[in-house]
Amino acid sequence: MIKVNALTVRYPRTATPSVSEVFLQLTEGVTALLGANGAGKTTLLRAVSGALSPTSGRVTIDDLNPYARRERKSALNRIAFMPQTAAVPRDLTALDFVAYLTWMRGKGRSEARSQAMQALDAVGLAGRAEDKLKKLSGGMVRRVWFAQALAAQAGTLLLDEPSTGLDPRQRATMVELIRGRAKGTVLLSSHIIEDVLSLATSVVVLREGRVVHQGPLTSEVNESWLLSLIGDPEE
Ligand SMILES: Nc1ncnc2c1ncn2[C@@H]1O[C@H](COP(=O)(O)OP(=O)(O)OP(=O)(O)O)[C@@H](O)[C@H]1O
Repeated sequence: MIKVNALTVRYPRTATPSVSEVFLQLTEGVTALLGANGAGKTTLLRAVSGALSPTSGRVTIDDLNPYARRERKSALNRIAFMPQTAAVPRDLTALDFVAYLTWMRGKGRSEARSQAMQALDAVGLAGRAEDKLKKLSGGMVRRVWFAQALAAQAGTLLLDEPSTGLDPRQRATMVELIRGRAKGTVLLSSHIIEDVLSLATSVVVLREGRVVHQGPLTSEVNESWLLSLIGDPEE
């Protein structure tokens, strides 16, 4: 279970926090994190992923604190993160890239390679595993990033705008891939309400770094209501 307790993150040399006093408890299912540009979605995901130390408050993953030296490794083994934007080493093959990131998590070389291959197969890229990343389309590279999260075989996936920039077919593929993981815990940020409504079991709406709504995705939750909660992007 992921617990976020009074989490506040303020970047250096900024006047206001990007995430303020957020409380969350995530168990099984897909939780969608919604919010306008600049609402704090990436900041919150990065803080939960162990990549961005909270200014105050606490994150725990199965009661382990990713920011406590002795607990960090065990905590991070339980989560996998798909970043929104990140450069890839263009001259590595998809398989080498995913296997390398899996190896970095402490797996043996051959285990990392076989988990990487399974994950690439799961995202429909087995046939492109030996291709260099520079030869893959943007949508395929998003799927490679998803594959590296799957290859970690972690109980929790943190996905930062997994479908953004994909064409409708690739988006549908991504939605199905995520749906296939719904038995675990998934926290994903998205701007695509249609995908959220079809996928999520619960929804959290951020506005200027604060949670303005949190709850299950019931039949009363619809697009126009969510849009009104999300509001306008920050100036
Ligand atoms: N490295 C940083 N240094 C200073 N401020 C930052 C940094 N990263 C983000 N911010 C600020 O924090 C706020 C939240 O940004 P964040 O990227 O978390 O929002 P977001 O909801 O993910 O936005 P988007 O939908 O555009 O990806 C914004 O005001 C942004 O300008």
